[in-house]
Amino acid sequence: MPNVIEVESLIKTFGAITAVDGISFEVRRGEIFGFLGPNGAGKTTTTRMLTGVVPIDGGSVRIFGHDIQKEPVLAKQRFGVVPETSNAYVDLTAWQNLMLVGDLYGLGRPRAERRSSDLLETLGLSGRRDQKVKGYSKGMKQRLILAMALLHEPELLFLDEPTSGLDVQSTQMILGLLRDLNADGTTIFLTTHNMEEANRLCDRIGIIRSGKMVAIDAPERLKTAIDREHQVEVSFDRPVPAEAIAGLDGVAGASRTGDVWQITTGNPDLTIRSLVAFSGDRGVTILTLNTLAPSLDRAFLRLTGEERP
Ligand SMILES: Nc1ncnc2c1ncn2[C@@H]1O[C@H](COP(=O)(O)OP(=O)(O)OP(=O)(O)O)[C@@H](O)[C@H]1O
Repeated sequence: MPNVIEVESLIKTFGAITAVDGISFEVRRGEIFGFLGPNGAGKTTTTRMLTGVVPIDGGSVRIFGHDIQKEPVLAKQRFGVVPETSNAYVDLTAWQNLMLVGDLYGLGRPRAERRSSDLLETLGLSGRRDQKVKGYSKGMKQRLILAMALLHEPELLFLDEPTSGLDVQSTQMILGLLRDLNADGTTIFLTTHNMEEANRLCDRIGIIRSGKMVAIDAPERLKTAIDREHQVEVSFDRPVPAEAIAGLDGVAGASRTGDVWQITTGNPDLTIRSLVAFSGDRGVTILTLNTLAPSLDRAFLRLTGEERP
Protein backbone atom coordinates (compact mmCIF):
# COMPACT_ATOMS: atom_id res chain seq x y z
CA MET A 1 0.00 0.00 0.00
CA PRO A 2 1.77 3.16 -1.16
CA ASN A 3 -0.34 5.64 0.84
CA VAL A 4 0.19 5.75 4.59
CA ILE A 5 -2.28 8.60 5.19
CA GLU A 6 -5.43 9.16 3.14
CA VAL A 7 -7.52 12.22 3.91
CA GLU A 8 -10.78 12.86 2.11
CA SER A 9 -13.00 15.94 2.31
CA LEU A 10 -12.02 16.50 5.95
CA ILE A 11 -14.10 19.05 7.87
CA LYS A 12 -13.93 20.51 11.38
CA THR A 13 -16.10 23.32 12.69
CA PHE A 14 -16.03 25.19 15.99
CA GLY A 15 -19.39 26.96 16.21
CA ALA A 16 -19.47 29.40 13.32
CA ILE A 17 -15.77 28.83 12.48
CA THR A 18 -14.89 26.26 9.83
CA ALA A 19 -11.33 25.48 10.92
CA VAL A 20 -10.81 22.75 8.30
CA ASP A 21 -12.87 23.12 5.16
CA GLY A 22 -13.01 19.91 3.11
CA ILE A 23 -9.34 19.13 2.56
CA SER A 24 -8.15 16.01 0.73
CA PHE A 25 -4.59 14.73 0.36
CA GLU A 26 -2.47 11.66 0.86
CA VAL A 27 0.96 10.97 2.31
CA ARG A 28 2.99 8.25 0.63
CA ARG A 29 4.98 5.58 2.39
CA GLY A 30 8.53 6.71 3.13
CA GLU A 31 8.10 10.40 2.43
CA ILE A 32 8.57 13.47 4.61
CA PHE A 33 5.43 15.52 4.09
CA GLY A 34 5.56 19.15 5.21
CA PHE A 35 2.31 20.79 6.30
CA LEU A 36 2.57 24.56 6.12
CA GLY A 37 0.27 27.48 6.65
CA PRO A 38 -0.05 30.81 8.46
CA ASN A 39 -1.32 31.09 12.06
CA GLY A 40 -4.89 29.89 12.44
CA ALA A 41 -4.93 28.17 9.01
CA GLY A 42 -6.04 24.86 10.53
CA LYS A 43 -2.77 22.90 10.82
CA THR A 44 -3.07 21.83 14.45
CA THR A 45 -6.78 21.03 14.08
CA THR A 46 -5.99 18.85 11.04
CA THR A 47 -3.15 17.08 12.85
CA ARG A 48 -5.41 16.44 15.85
CA MET A 49 -8.06 14.86 13.61
CA LEU A 50 -5.44 12.77 11.79
CA THR A 51 -4.13 11.43 15.11
CA GLY A 52 -7.57 10.78 16.59
CA VAL A 53 -7.35 13.43 19.33
CA VAL A 54 -10.47 15.34 18.23
CA PRO A 55 -13.53 13.98 16.44
CA ILE A 56 -14.08 14.61 12.74
CA ASP A 57 -17.14 16.60 11.62
CA GLY A 58 -17.05 15.45 8.00
CA GLY A 59 -15.00 13.38 5.56
CA SER A 60 -12.57 10.62 6.50
CA VAL A 61 -9.01 9.83 7.60
CA ARG A 62 -7.36 6.49 6.94
CA ILE A 63 -4.00 5.62 8.48
CA PHE A 64 -2.41 2.48 7.03
CA GLY A 65 -5.88 1.73 5.68
CA HIS A 66 -7.52 2.00 9.13
CA ASP A 67 -10.31 4.53 9.57
CA ILE A 68 -9.15 6.71 12.49
CA GLN A 69 -12.70 6.91 13.86
CA LYS A 70 -13.73 3.31 13.40
CA GLU A 71 -10.42 1.58 14.16
CA PRO A 72 -8.51 4.08 16.31
CA VAL A 73 -6.46 1.49 18.22
CA LEU A 74 -5.21 -0.28 15.09
CA ALA A 75 -4.28 3.07 13.56
CA LYS A 76 -2.65 4.48 16.72
CA GLN A 77 -0.37 1.47 17.21
CA ARG A 78 1.33 2.36 13.94
CA PHE A 79 2.17 6.01 14.60
CA GLY A 80 3.88 8.28 17.13
CA VAL A 81 2.98 11.91 17.87
CA VAL A 82 5.07 14.89 18.92
CA PRO A 83 2.26 17.30 19.83
CA GLU A 84 2.32 21.10 19.79
CA THR A 85 2.34 21.24 23.59
CA SER A 86 4.34 18.96 25.84
CA ASN A 87 2.76 15.72 26.99
CA ALA A 88 5.55 14.80 29.44
CA TYR A 89 4.85 14.71 33.18
CA VAL A 90 7.06 17.37 34.72
CA ASP A 91 7.13 15.79 38.18
CA LEU A 92 8.54 12.55 36.77
CA THR A 93 12.03 11.94 35.43
CA ALA A 94 12.71 11.35 31.75
CA TRP A 95 13.19 7.66 32.46
CA GLN A 96 9.89 7.39 34.38
CA ASN A 97 8.05 9.17 31.55
CA LEU A 98 9.49 6.72 29.03
CA MET A 99 8.58 3.68 31.16
CA LEU A 100 5.02 5.01 31.41
CA VAL A 101 4.81 5.26 27.62
CA GLY A 102 6.27 1.75 27.36
CA ASP A 103 3.47 0.46 29.62
CA LEU A 104 0.85 2.31 27.56
CA TYR A 105 2.01 0.55 24.40
CA GLY A 106 2.47 -2.76 26.22
CA LEU A 107 6.11 -2.98 25.19
CA GLY A 108 7.36 -5.06 28.12
CA ARG A 109 10.10 -3.78 30.44
CA PRO A 110 13.21 -5.16 28.70
CA ARG A 111 12.23 -3.69 25.32
CA ALA A 112 11.11 -0.39 26.85
CA GLU A 113 14.41 -0.08 28.74
CA ARG A 114 16.54 -0.95 25.72
CA ARG A 115 14.68 1.49 23.45
CA SER A 116 14.75 4.24 26.11
CA SER A 117 18.51 3.92 26.62
CA ASP A 118 19.15 4.05 22.88
CA LEU A 119 16.88 7.04 22.30
CA LEU A 120 18.21 9.02 25.28
CA GLU A 121 21.74 8.39 24.03
CA THR A 122 20.89 9.49 20.46
CA LEU A 123 19.15 12.61 21.73
CA GLY A 124 21.91 13.60 24.17
CA LEU A 125 19.84 13.06 27.33
CA SER A 126 21.52 10.01 28.85
CA GLY A 127 23.25 12.02 31.58
CA ARG A 128 19.94 13.64 32.64
CA ARG A 129 17.64 10.61 32.53
CA ASP A 130 16.99 10.57 36.29
CA GLN A 131 16.32 14.29 36.58
CA LYS A 132 12.75 15.55 36.89
CA VAL A 133 11.45 17.03 33.64
CA LYS A 134 10.54 20.31 35.35
CA GLY A 135 14.28 21.08 35.50
CA TYR A 136 14.69 20.54 31.75
CA SER A 137 15.26 23.31 29.21
CA LYS A 138 12.73 23.69 26.39
CA GLY A 139 15.06 21.91 23.96
CA MET A 140 15.66 18.99 26.34
CA LYS A 141 11.92 18.65 26.94
CA GLN A 142 11.25 18.59 23.22
CA ARG A 143 13.92 15.91 22.68
CA LEU A 144 12.32 13.82 25.44
CA ILE A 145 8.88 14.17 23.82
CA LEU A 146 10.40 12.94 20.57
CA ALA A 147 11.90 9.95 22.40
CA MET A 148 8.48 9.20 23.92
CA ALA A 149 6.86 9.34 20.47
CA LEU A 150 9.45 6.95 19.04
CA LEU A 151 9.55 4.40 21.85
CA HIS A 152 7.24 1.87 20.16
CA GLU A 153 9.13 2.16 16.84
CA PRO A 154 6.26 3.65 14.85
CA GLU A 155 6.27 3.49 11.04
CA LEU A 156 4.71 6.95 10.89
CA LEU A 157 5.57 10.02 12.95
CA PHE A 158 3.48 13.19 13.34
CA LEU A 159 5.28 16.31 14.53
CA ASP A 160 3.63 19.67 15.23
CA GLU A 161 6.23 22.49 15.09
CA PRO A 162 8.96 20.29 16.61
CA THR A 163 11.76 22.86 16.46
CA SER A 164 9.76 26.01 17.21
CA GLY A 165 11.68 28.22 19.64
CA LEU A 166 14.57 25.78 20.08
CA ASP A 167 18.29 26.57 20.00
CA VAL A 168 20.55 25.40 17.17
CA GLN A 169 21.85 22.36 19.06
CA SER A 170 18.42 20.89 19.84
CA THR A 171 17.13 21.78 16.38
CA GLN A 172 20.03 20.03 14.64
CA MET A 173 19.71 16.99 16.89
CA ILE A 174 16.00 16.66 16.14
CA LEU A 175 16.34 17.25 12.39
CA GLY A 176 19.28 14.84 12.20
CA LEU A 177 17.24 12.14 13.90
CA LEU A 178 14.26 12.77 11.59
CA ARG A 179 16.54 12.33 8.56
CA ASP A 180 17.96 9.08 9.96
CA LEU A 181 14.49 7.75 10.80
CA ASN A 182 13.28 8.60 7.32
CA ALA A 183 16.32 6.93 5.75
CA ASP A 184 15.32 3.80 7.69
CA GLY A 185 11.81 3.95 6.22
CA THR A 186 9.77 6.01 8.71
CA THR A 187 7.12 8.21 7.08
CA ILE A 188 7.03 11.71 8.57
CA PHE A 189 4.20 14.26 8.71
CA LEU A 190 5.75 17.54 9.79
CA THR A 191 3.86 20.70 10.61
CA THR A 192 6.14 23.72 10.46
CA HIS A 193 6.30 27.46 9.99
CA ASN A 194 9.92 27.25 8.98
CA MET A 195 10.21 27.43 5.19
CA GLU A 196 13.92 26.74 5.17
CA GLU A 197 13.42 23.61 7.26
CA ALA A 198 10.58 22.41 5.03
CA ASN A 199 12.63 23.11 1.93
CA ARG A 200 15.63 21.12 3.13
CA LEU A 201 13.73 18.24 4.71
CA CYS A 202 10.49 17.57 2.86
CA ASP A 203 9.79 15.51 -0.24
CA ARG A 204 6.42 17.22 -0.70
CA ILE A 205 4.74 20.19 0.91
CA GLY A 206 1.05 20.86 1.42
CA ILE A 207 0.02 24.45 2.05
CA ILE A 208 -3.18 25.19 3.98
CA ARG A 209 -4.89 28.55 4.08
CA SER A 210 -8.16 29.34 5.87
CA GLY A 211 -8.91 25.64 6.23
CA LYS A 212 -8.37 24.85 2.53
CA MET A 213 -5.42 23.15 0.84
CA VAL A 214 -4.07 25.64 -1.69
CA ALA A 215 -1.15 23.62 -3.08
CA ILE A 216 0.58 20.26 -2.74
CA ASP A 217 3.86 19.63 -4.53
CA ALA A 218 7.61 19.10 -4.21
CA PRO A 219 9.38 22.18 -2.77
CA GLU A 220 11.33 22.81 -5.98
CA ARG A 221 8.23 22.53 -8.15
CA LEU A 222 6.23 24.79 -5.83
CA LYS A 223 8.93 27.39 -6.15
CA THR A 224 9.16 27.32 -9.92
CA ALA A 225 5.41 27.01 -10.48
CA ILE A 226 4.57 29.91 -8.21
CA ASP A 227 7.52 32.08 -8.82
CA ARG A 228 8.11 31.94 -12.56
CA GLU A 229 8.69 35.64 -12.27
CA HIS A 230 12.31 36.03 -11.23
CA GLN A 231 13.63 39.01 -9.35
CA VAL A 232 16.49 41.20 -10.50
CA GLU A 233 17.82 43.89 -8.17
CA VAL A 234 19.88 46.75 -9.52
CA SER A 235 21.26 50.04 -8.24
CA PHE A 236 22.87 52.94 -10.15
CA ASP A 237 25.27 55.70 -9.18
CA ARG A 238 22.55 58.32 -9.69
CA PRO A 239 18.73 58.54 -9.78
CA VAL A 240 16.99 57.24 -12.91
CA PRO A 241 13.30 57.76 -13.80
CA ALA A 242 10.86 54.92 -13.01
CA GLU A 243 9.40 55.03 -16.54
CA ALA A 244 12.82 54.37 -18.04
CA ILE A 245 13.25 51.18 -16.00
CA ALA A 246 9.67 50.01 -16.47
CA GLY A 247 9.96 50.45 -20.26
CA LEU A 248 13.04 48.24 -20.71
CA ASP A 249 12.78 44.96 -22.63
CA GLY A 250 12.17 42.02 -20.28
CA VAL A 251 10.94 44.13 -17.34
CA ALA A 252 7.47 43.06 -16.14
CA GLY A 253 7.38 45.36 -13.11
CA ALA A 254 9.70 47.63 -11.16
CA SER A 255 9.64 49.21 -7.71
CA ARG A 256 12.29 50.99 -5.70
CA THR A 257 13.46 50.71 -2.07
CA GLY A 258 16.12 53.32 -1.29
CA ASP A 259 18.43 53.30 -4.28
CA VAL A 260 17.77 49.64 -5.19
CA TRP A 261 15.32 48.77 -7.95
CA GLN A 262 13.41 45.48 -7.58
CA ILE A 263 12.49 44.22 -11.01
CA THR A 264 10.20 41.27 -11.71
CA THR A 265 10.77 39.46 -14.98
CA GLY A 266 10.02 36.20 -16.76
CA ASN A 267 13.35 36.56 -18.58
CA PRO A 268 16.26 37.58 -16.33
CA ASP A 269 18.81 37.22 -19.15
CA LEU A 270 17.02 39.74 -21.41
CA THR A 271 16.47 42.10 -18.46
CA ILE A 272 20.15 42.13 -17.52
CA ARG A 273 21.14 42.82 -21.14
CA SER A 274 18.61 45.70 -21.26
CA LEU A 275 19.95 47.15 -18.01
CA VAL A 276 23.53 47.02 -19.24
CA ALA A 277 22.54 48.66 -22.56
CA PHE A 278 20.53 51.28 -20.61
CA SER A 279 23.51 52.16 -18.43
CA GLY A 280 25.73 52.55 -21.51
CA ASP A 281 23.16 54.72 -23.37
CA ARG A 282 22.48 56.97 -20.38
CA GLY A 283 26.02 57.12 -19.07
CA VAL A 284 24.99 55.82 -15.63
CA THR A 285 27.06 53.25 -13.76
CA ILE A 286 25.59 50.02 -12.36
CA LEU A 287 26.71 49.73 -8.71
CA THR A 288 25.05 46.41 -7.83
CA LEU A 289 23.20 43.76 -9.83
CA ASN A 290 21.65 40.62 -8.32
CA THR A 291 19.33 37.93 -9.60
CA LEU A 292 17.29 36.27 -6.87
CA ALA A 293 16.38 32.60 -7.17
CA PRO A 294 12.73 31.85 -6.44
CA SER A 295 12.44 31.09 -2.73
CA LEU A 296 9.99 28.84 -0.94
CA ASP A 297 9.25 31.78 1.32
CA ARG A 298 7.90 33.79 -1.59
CA ALA A 299 5.95 30.80 -2.91
CA PHE A 300 4.42 30.37 0.53
CA LEU A 301 3.48 34.04 0.87
CA ARG A 302 1.97 34.06 -2.62
CA LEU A 303 -0.10 30.94 -1.97
CA THR A 304 -1.31 32.03 1.42
CA GLY A 305 -2.37 35.38 0.02
CA GLU A 306 0.01 37.41 2.17
CA GLU A 307 1.81 38.76 -0.90
CA ARG A 308 0.13 39.90 -4.07
CA PRO A 309 1.84 39.20 -7.40
N1 LIG B 1 -11.03 24.38 20.44
C1 LIG B 1 -11.31 25.39 19.61
N2 LIG B 1 -12.41 26.14 19.78
C2 LIG B 1 -12.72 27.14 18.93
N3 LIG B 1 -11.97 27.48 17.85
C3 LIG B 1 -10.86 26.76 17.64
C4 LIG B 1 -10.46 25.68 18.50
N4 LIG B 1 -9.31 25.16 18.00
C5 LIG B 1 -9.01 25.87 16.89
N5 LIG B 1 -9.92 26.83 16.66
C6 LIG B 1 -9.94 27.79 15.55
O1 LIG B 1 -9.75 27.06 14.35
C7 LIG B 1 -8.90 27.75 13.45
C8 LIG B 1 -7.69 26.90 13.11
O2 LIG B 1 -6.85 26.78 14.25
P1 LIG B 1 -5.54 25.87 14.30
O3 LIG B 1 -5.00 25.93 15.70
O4 LIG B 1 -5.85 24.54 13.73
O5 LIG B 1 -4.58 26.65 13.30
P2 LIG B 1 -3.02 26.48 13.08
O6 LIG B 1 -2.83 26.53 11.61
O7 LIG B 1 -2.51 25.29 13.80
O8 LIG B 1 -2.44 27.79 13.74
P3 LIG B 1 -1.07 28.06 14.54
O9 LIG B 1 0.00 28.07 13.49
O10 LIG B 1 -1.29 29.41 15.14
O11 LIG B 1 -0.89 26.97 15.55
C9 LIG B 1 -8.56 29.07 14.13
O12 LIG B 1 -9.48 30.04 13.67
C10 LIG B 1 -8.78 28.77 15.60
O13 LIG B 1 -9.11 29.94 16.29
